[in-house]
Amino acid sequence: MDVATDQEEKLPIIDFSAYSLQNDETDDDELQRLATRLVQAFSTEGFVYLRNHGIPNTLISKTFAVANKFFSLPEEVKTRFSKSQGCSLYWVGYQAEKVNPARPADIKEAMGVYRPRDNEKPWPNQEVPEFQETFQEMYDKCHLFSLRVLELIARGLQIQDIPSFLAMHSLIGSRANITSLTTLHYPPVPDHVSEGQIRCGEHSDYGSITLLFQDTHPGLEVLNSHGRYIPAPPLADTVVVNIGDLMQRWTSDKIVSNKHRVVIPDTREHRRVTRRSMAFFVNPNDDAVVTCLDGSDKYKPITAGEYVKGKIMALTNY
Ligand SMILES: O=C(O)CCC(=O)C(=O)O
Ligand SMILES: [Fe+2]
Repeated sequence: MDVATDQEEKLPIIDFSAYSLQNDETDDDELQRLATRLVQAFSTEGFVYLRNHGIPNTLISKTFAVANKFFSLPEEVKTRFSKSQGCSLYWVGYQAEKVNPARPADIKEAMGVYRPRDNEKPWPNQEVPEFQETFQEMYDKCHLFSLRVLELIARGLQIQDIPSFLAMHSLIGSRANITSLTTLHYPPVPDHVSEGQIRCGEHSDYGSITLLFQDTHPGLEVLNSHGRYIPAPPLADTVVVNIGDLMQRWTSDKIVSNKHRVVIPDTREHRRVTRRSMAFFVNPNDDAVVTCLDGSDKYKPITAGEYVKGKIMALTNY
């Protein structure tokens, strides 16, 4: 598939000030307009950039910096936090997963936090001071922001019972919900890579919605409604929000979960540097039964935990 160069093919940028986290006084008409605009964009491209989201830039930078310190730790320390250890965070080593099974392993390392306040297992606070505190703060902001986006999606779709829809996300941050704040670390691209190997293979996200923060380095591409991969470069002061597979199914394909990937940059300058991104993967509670919201039987009811965990397990089983 060729990459579009057409200037027209850009992802929508929407001003979210009407429901920014900094905004306590909301106006109903403004919210309705924003909801309609969001759903329109999610129905076609499945991806939007939101400006004026209200998550402080200083917190975003701090979380990137803390994650960076974690990624710099020796392998034997990071291994203590690998998925199999059952911690409230998880580490996935360099080239240890492929999100597109048809490609070689992704040229990346990842670390995510599921339960920022669960202290049953240790945190890397000794090795990285402020680790848990920073991830708690960022997780909380992403959590609050996601609920605002979900509420507007429900409004824009004219869902009758919005409180029940939101309640299906009520356990974010606990053992009964697998929403995660995941940091991605793409080290400099080695001189020799396998044929077809890229930084992150083509995939769609699995759950409800994803918030994505990028550093300043390009590489993300999104399959647009014309069937072409278009660049989704980092834009200062924005967050990218996209729809996941489960949300598409829930809405009987009214809003769409589009494929995306992270390619190897064209220029040597960009290949030589580490690229960082951070995703908040929002999922409904594990036991939430996802049934088509329009009352149709297009898809059979399925529990969110069964659906999403099945996809996550498949990632490293190769
Ligand atoms: O790094 C990025 O910009 C995107 C990563 C991504 O799509 C994912 O981890 O699901
Ligand atoms: Fe993704």
